[in-house]
Amino acid sequence: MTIYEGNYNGQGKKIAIVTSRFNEFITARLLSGAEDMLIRHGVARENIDVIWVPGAFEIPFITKRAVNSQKYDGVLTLGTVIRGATTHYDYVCNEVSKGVAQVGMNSNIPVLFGVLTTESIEQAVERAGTKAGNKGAETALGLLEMISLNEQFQIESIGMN
Ligand SMILES: Nc1c(NC[C@H](O)[C@H](O)[C@H](O)CO)[nH]c(=O)[nH]c1=O
Ligand SMILES: CC(=O)[C@@H](O)COP(=O)(O)O
Repeated sequence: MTIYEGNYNGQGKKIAIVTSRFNEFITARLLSGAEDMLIRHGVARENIDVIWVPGAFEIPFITKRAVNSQKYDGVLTLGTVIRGATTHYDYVCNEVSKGVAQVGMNSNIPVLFGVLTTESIEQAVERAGTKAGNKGAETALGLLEMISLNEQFQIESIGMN
């Protein structure tokens, strides 16, 4: 039986963080948590690029551009979508989640989804560094694990050529 699993070693890794500015009060804390997690696991500060977009709906487009640049070992997406008085929330959430997943499936590097989709501001605050943790930090750690796992398969595929 062969078990594949990734580690959290960020040394030498180049990361793009695509972050939406809408609800910046929350998203800035997701970004801070993600940056802290990456740096504490060995990613050099100069190897982290932060790319700001207006809102979550714009995340997939720029994430695709970041992937296609071939500059990065992985891409992290961060944002905060909070339900308002209309159904706009549902359309934004559906498209950003579907779009990020689609970019990831069509990519040779990991793309992780760190966009909060909450029913209230309180739920968002809880997930941005208070009693429900920091989803930016958690997703950043997952990205390092996926980069490591992805490299194991890239090495294997080279071996098969
Ligand atoms: N309501 C939220 C939005 N709405 C804006 C859209 O994401 C998009 O920027 C606009 O529709 C133009 O294309 N964005 C968030 O990130 N969070 C929200 O709560
Ligand atoms: C998630 C959204 O787009 C939302 O903030 C918009 O608010 P509203 O539905 O009240 O227009």
